Amino acid sequence: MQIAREQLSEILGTSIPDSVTAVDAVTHDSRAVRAGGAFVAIPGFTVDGVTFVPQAMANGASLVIAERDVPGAPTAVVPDARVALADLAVEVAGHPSRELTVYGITGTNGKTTTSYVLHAILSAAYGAEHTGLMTTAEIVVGSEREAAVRTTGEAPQVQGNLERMRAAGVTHVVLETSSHGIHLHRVRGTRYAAALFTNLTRDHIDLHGSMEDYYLTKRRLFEWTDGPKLSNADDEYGARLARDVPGTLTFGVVESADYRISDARVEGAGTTFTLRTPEHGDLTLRTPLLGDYNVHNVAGAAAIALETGMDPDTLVRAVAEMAQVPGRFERVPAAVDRGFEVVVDYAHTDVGLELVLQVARDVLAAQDGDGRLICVYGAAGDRDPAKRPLMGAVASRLADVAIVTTDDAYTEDPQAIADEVMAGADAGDTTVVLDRREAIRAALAQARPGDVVVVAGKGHERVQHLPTGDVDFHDATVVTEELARA
Ligand SMILES: CC(=O)N[C@H]1[C@@H](OP(=O)(O)OP(=O)(O)OC[C@H]2O[C@@H](n3ccc(=O)[nH]c3=O)[C@H](O)[C@@H]2O)O[C@H](CO)[C@@H](O)[C@@H]1O[C@H](C)C(=O)N[C@@H](C)C(=O)N[C@H](CCC(=O)O)C(=O)O
Ligand SMILES: Nc1ncnc2c1ncn2[C@@H]1O[C@H](COP(=O)(O)OP(=O)(O)OP(=O)(O)O)[C@@H](O)[C@H]1O
Repeated sequence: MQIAREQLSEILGTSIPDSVTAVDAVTHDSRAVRAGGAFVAIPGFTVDGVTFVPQAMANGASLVIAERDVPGAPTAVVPDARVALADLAVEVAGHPSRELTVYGITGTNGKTTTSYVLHAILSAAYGAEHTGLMTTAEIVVGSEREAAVRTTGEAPQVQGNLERMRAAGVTHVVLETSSHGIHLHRVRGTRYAAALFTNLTRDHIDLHGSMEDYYLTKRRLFEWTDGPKLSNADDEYGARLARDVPGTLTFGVVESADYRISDARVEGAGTTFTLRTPEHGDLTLRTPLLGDYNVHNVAGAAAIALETGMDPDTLVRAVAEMAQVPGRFERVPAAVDRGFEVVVDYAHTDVGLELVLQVARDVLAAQDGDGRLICVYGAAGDRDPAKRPLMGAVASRLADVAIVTTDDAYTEDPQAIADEVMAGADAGDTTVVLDRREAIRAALAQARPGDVVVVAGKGHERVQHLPTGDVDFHDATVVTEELARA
């Protein structure tokens, strides 16, 4: 949408140089500027966006928006460039969220999974072509799916995707909303129809400074939302949120929860539990998802769907029939015919690995047989080397057979990373197979009926970063290919 000079001045609250008549696009990235668009120079964490003004001008920027005057460029000076970026992005996109029902999902863990569950429920109710999803893993517009770059993109991406959805006839959108997204104004100006909080644990303190600030940042989403608000009563901060923001309902196992979870159990190839609801009595929900935490994720998504008017029968059916969540304890269908399970999971820290292997152990325990746990994993390069031996120790403790392989090694030598992992592992049950495909092949070759194979580290990702360059690699696809070859 074209924004004329007077309107620009009003939106940005500042004067606009005489040479500018209108802009029809806005970006914070000089490389993405096109003729007639505005470039917002963000003082970044690493570099000042003003550095890129010459490139933006060379690409045809008609206006520069910055926190100080940039000599030689038509500049609008604003107090906060990120706020200006968001305000202008919303206008350029034509306020798409006003015509959409946007569900915001926030919290430290479980955002992506909860978003997928809710998206499945909304798709069952309103038709897949009328639903949209923006998550860490994917952006889904009706039947089109594409890989995501960020959990919550910068404002032009968020607004651009909402506008794309609106134009494609989407009516209901799930927007995974990170604390970075809120803090850095990436979702500013978005009208949220409903909001859900999963939990809050120590994370991103580098950005927020303290847990208190981290919490208050997440809470802002609830202050913006007029419609239904749901929070996890079993989480300390979730319970506080429900006290702090009037009208917030809760879900959880505690007796006082408005949507109360009980009787959760692993059953067949999934999990079953009872959800006591304020208006529809007790619902029995069966989900193909495994893991205790997924009971909360499904319960939260179900509660917010009911609060926004979902029919309970549609909800129960949608939850039972939903597809796997990409890279979150994702069970590869091709393995089921062989009588064993192969699970792909994004766990890439010792804590994450422990959690996923424990869920796999619970699955084996529920089978009550002599199935073994086989784990393929590795540690990333160029970051956090301290976790490497810890990952080795966790895998040796919980898996019966472990294969150390290459994750995203970036610039580091994969053998050197594997050696550090092996320093914590038990050499008796662990082998090293550096080539990731060969490691998966070796694990599948050993799998017998009743076993669970966990391929950890990369989840939904489709590229492996190696010192020799990036290669296409998607664990679930490679597992499927290797099963077909065997
Ligand atoms: C910590 C953080 O959020 N950083 C974000 C921040 O980076 P920055 O301030 O360092 O940017 P910078 O590199 O200094 O560049 C400054 C400006 O110059 C621009 N630039 C840069 C190069 C160029 O050639 N031309 C140009 O115009 C950049 O677009 C930017 O606007 O602004 C950039 C663009 O505006 C973001 O891409 C970048 O995300 C980085 C890559 C990132 O990794 N963010 C993660 C931590 C993040 O946001 N994660 C959350 C999920 C967290 C979770 O829940 O786990 C998410 O929502 O994805
Ligand atoms: N409700 C939950 N409580 C605690 N841990 C959870 C919960 N849901 C998922 N997890 C754990 O966190 C991991 C990531 O889950 P998910 O991707 O849904 O979370 P997220 O908040 O979206 O994180 P990210 O944005 O990094 O993907 C899961 O593999 C699981 O180990």
